[in-house]
Amino acid sequence: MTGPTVIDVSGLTKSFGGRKVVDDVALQVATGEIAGFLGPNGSGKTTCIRMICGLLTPDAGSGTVLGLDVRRQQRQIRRQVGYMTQKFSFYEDLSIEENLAFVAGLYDLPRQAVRDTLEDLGLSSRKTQLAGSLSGGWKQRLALAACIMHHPRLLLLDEPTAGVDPKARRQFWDEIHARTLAGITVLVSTHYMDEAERCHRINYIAYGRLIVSGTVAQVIADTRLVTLTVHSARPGELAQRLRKAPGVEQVEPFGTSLHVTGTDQQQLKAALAAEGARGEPAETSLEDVFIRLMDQSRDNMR
Ligand SMILES: Nc1ncnc2c1ncn2[C@@H]1O[C@H](COP(=O)(O)OP(=O)(O)OP(=O)(O)O)[C@@H](O)[C@H]1O
Repeated sequence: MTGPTVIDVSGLTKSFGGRKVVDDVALQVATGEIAGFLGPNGSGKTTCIRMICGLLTPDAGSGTVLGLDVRRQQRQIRRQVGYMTQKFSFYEDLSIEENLAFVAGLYDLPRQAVRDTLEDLGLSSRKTQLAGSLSGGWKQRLALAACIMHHPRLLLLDEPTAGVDPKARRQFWDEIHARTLAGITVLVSTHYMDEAERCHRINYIAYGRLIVSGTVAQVIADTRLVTLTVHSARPGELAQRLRKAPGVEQVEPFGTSLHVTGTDQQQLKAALAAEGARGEPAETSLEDVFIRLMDQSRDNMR
């Protein structure tokens, strides 16, 4: 942790229709930190984010966000956070500037706030363009502009870069990192592994439960997975056989090679030797780790 805790919640629980979709989640995020929120579809990330930003009341649990009580001071929390929803909706037939002016009105912000935000996010030259005609990357920039115009100290970003091209994603992340230097704290959900690696810490949730938290390096090290790379003239067939071998947990093709993952290096080597193949040690990827965590938590739910 780098500073005072901006998000400090524990025991967060929420059910919909008798089904627990968030179960006893604790989360701590320090000032200026970018915390990644990862997990399979439907694992409860959005629901957690909504409880943290004061839009949803937890069934159980407590804590503070920006020093405000997550159960009793939801209105104040809402005014002090910037929340970028998964499907940010614009008025498509209004320009960038008109959309921002509308948001400024909601927050009682002066007209100057719109001009400053346009400038700040490099939107000034496009301010008259209709929101409906923007490309994915510019729409997302507009969404970010709308959520930071009131100068929140905490940004809650729910899959902000879904469907956006790599260059625009990179620009978005540069923007986010620049803001944290100014003391802004960020909680961001994503399904992209490269984005997880850009976070200071990651939190992985599955079936409503927080499974692991830590730096990317810690999370990878803690799972104690071993990965070997195998080159093969027929990687597809080898992969099929290796998947059935004892000690082999994952086999992923990467072009003409395979990444073979398990927890016991000797077992992995034996499985390869039985196929007349040899493996070179490789780094275990975050994706390998998440797939294992997902499989494990599914097994725990059975
Ligand atoms: N208002 C609601 N009423 C009923 N069920 C809901 C409601 N909101 C969410 N759910 C359910 O709760 C579960 C968790 O959903 P949530 O959107 O929090 O997951 P998520 O991790 O954000 O998923 P994704 O990665 O797909 O966005 C899902 O099964 C979803 O259908």
